Amino acid sequence: MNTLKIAIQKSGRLNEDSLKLLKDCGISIDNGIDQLRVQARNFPIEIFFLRNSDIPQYVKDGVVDCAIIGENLLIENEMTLPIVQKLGFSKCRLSVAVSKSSEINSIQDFQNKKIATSYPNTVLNFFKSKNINIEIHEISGSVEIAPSIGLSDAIVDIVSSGNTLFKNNLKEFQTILKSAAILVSTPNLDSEKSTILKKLQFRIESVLKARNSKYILMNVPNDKIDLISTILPVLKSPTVMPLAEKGWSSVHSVINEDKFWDIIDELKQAGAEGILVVPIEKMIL
Ligand SMILES: Nc1ncnc2c1ncn2[C@@H]1O[C@H](COP(=O)(O)OP(=O)(O)OP(=O)(O)O)[C@@H](O)[C@H]1O
Ligand SMILES: O=P(O)(O)OC[C@H]1O[C@H](OP(=O)(O)OP(=O)(O)O)[C@H](O)[C@@H]1O
Ligand SMILES: [Mg+2]
Repeated sequence: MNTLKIAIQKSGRLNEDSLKLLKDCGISIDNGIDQLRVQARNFPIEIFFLRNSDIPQYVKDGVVDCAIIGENLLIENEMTLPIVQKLGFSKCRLSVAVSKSSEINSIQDFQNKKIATSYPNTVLNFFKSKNINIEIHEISGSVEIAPSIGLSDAIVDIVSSGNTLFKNNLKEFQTILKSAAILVSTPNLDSEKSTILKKLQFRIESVLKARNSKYILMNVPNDKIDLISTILPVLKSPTVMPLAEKGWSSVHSVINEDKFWDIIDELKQAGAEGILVVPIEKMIL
């Protein structure tokens, strides 16, 4: 049978979450240390462990069929590969930052300034769109150190918690783009590989939906069931089962992680008691 080749980052920010996602999809991989290519034991997929920056070109050239990368990398490489799925992890932003004591206060102040970055195309396009001429100093890592050692007037780099900026006496000036991990593919997959990719996508969707949802159980006085039901954003309608104690029921439903605490507060106010919240492993709708 045909095998789908997927590239993931060998080491770095995306490696662990990408492997976890495949594992949560029920795909077993026995990857020994330094093994760069591994066939999954129970799914027709072969995993290639590559440098993040090399991955888009491998996908474009069809050396691999699909890959997990940060969306920012696709933008930097100006590639229009099909985005199969947004994966939700590795959320970050690409931002312009300047020294806390910098005299740069407006976008015009960047005129003819030197900017250190690992993402030269994105930076050039951003300042070009503002009609501002800048000089790029390209470095592949530890970008935040550049202003303090006199290499540049400002930087553009990935920001997540903001800790690295803070520790290097920098302040965020402006966000250029937001990014998260995505699954991309080559444009022309044969039908057998497309079928495998669809199967993988189906599994990923159920894993991601489950990660974002919680199963909730609570005890409710029977005269409050209708009110409680209006608070629960249910898949169909909540499951209601009678308790041994007369006049009470157990109500079960699924709620979205984002709205979690608001809904819990509303449920308590509406008379729900003994609320239990449990994780969901997979969610197939
Ligand atoms: N601090 C962060 N928080 C969240 N996501 C991040 C962070 N830093 C980077 N990323 C995301 O992870 C991707 C990989 O970043 P990482 O720094 O691990 O690799 P790299 O140094 O760019 O590449 P290589 O694998 O070629 O060494 C980035 O393109 C970005 O999308
Ligand atoms: O806002 P924060 O949470 O501090 O994250 C931002 C830092 O994370 C990334 O570097 P990484 O740690 O991946 O190191 P690298 O330079 O080796 O890629 C990025 O290049 C920033 O330096
Ligand atoms: Mg990095």
